[in-house]
Amino acid sequence: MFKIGNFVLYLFQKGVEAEKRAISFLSKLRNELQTDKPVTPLEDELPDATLWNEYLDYQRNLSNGNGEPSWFQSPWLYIECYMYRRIHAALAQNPPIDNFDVFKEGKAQNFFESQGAIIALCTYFQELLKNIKDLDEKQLQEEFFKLLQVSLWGNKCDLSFSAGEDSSQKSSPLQCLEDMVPFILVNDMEKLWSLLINAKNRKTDKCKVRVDIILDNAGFELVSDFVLADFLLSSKLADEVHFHGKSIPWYVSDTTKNDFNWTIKQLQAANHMWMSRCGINWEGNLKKGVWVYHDHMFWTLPHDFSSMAEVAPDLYADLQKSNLLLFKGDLNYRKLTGDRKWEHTVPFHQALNKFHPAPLCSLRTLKSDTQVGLKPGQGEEIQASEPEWMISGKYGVVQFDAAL
Ligand SMILES: O=P(O)(O)OC[C@H]1O[C@](O)(CO)[C@@H](O)[C@@H]1O
Ligand SMILES: [Mn+2]
Repeated sequence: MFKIGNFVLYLFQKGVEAEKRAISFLSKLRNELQTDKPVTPLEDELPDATLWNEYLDYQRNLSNGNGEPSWFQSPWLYIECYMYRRIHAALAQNPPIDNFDVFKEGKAQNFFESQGAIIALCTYFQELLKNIKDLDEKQLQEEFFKLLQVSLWGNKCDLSFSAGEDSSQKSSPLQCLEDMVPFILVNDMEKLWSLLINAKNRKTDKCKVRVDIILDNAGFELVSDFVLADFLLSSKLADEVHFHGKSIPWYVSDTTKNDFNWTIKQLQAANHMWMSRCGINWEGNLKKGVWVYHDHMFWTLPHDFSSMAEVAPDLYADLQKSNLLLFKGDLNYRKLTGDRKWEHTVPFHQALNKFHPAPLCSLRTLKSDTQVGLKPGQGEEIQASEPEWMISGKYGVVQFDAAL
């Protein structure tokens, strides 16, 4: 008994020491950020450190003698990613808190506060499953559009955008879909439908239809992605869904493997029949191998996706096996388009800058100032009445690129 007590005390002290080290690392980081210090190379030995340091060299070369890359001067996308990577380093090198996710609590809270919306969505979906086999093509298409829009607007619920404040889904996610259609600035849902229905109708036993979802936020958005993924399988529009999450805590609310599994477990254990049914089915999908979870360090590097083929050829080759890639969220859109200040009318295909592993679609609410593929005058017209249109999260896109 005495020995166990000593051991617990020892662990407690180790924990306190590790916390102190992490806090001092984070204070140093805050000071560097607030005083616009030069970006420093990573000093940890995590597997991606070399790639980050090479990227810093690349930024140094870009600045072409005009001073060192620094917190206020360097591209926003790079610096924001770098900040999350430094936060990770504060914990990751610090056992016993090396696996601690500083954003876990916020993500769990978002999930619990969205409970009403999750119940509404799971209930709707389980009712739909009861007669999905009897739906004709037109009806299936309608349901697909609905669930796609729920997943699109689910992207409003992220925590980096709301600076960690409450951003849960409060209202029923299915109710006001029609009213929100005018806020979808690029609406390629029909193109997605054609791709999926053609693939289904052409399908042979040998060739499976695979859809990949490059996930964004945990909480309500993740549940909306699960429902969409389940619909794709249950309607036989797809045979396999592959999910891509983040391998380290990222942009506050992004989904890690822990969040992915935690969410399914929470649903299963919920005191609500349809929520729990969803959780049970989804764990079954993972066990059967018709749902597959992946993570890859590339998703948490600062590079935009046009460098994927060179920096992460294995990931690029894997994505090439897909029939359709669904990229969720704002950060993925910034990385798809290189986060450049494109003219709004530049075609999406051009902004992708040769990133075309497979047909792809972005489901994104606008939270940052990059938007391509609009009609002439469309952006200017909204700008005139709503100067915040690109950062308010009120507008969205379902933007498709057919690849090659
Ligand atoms: O979760 P999402 O949709 O990728 O949004 C994250 C966005 O929020 C911010 O972190 C802050 O606005 C952006 O940098 C980022 O693009
Ligand atoms: Mn996010």
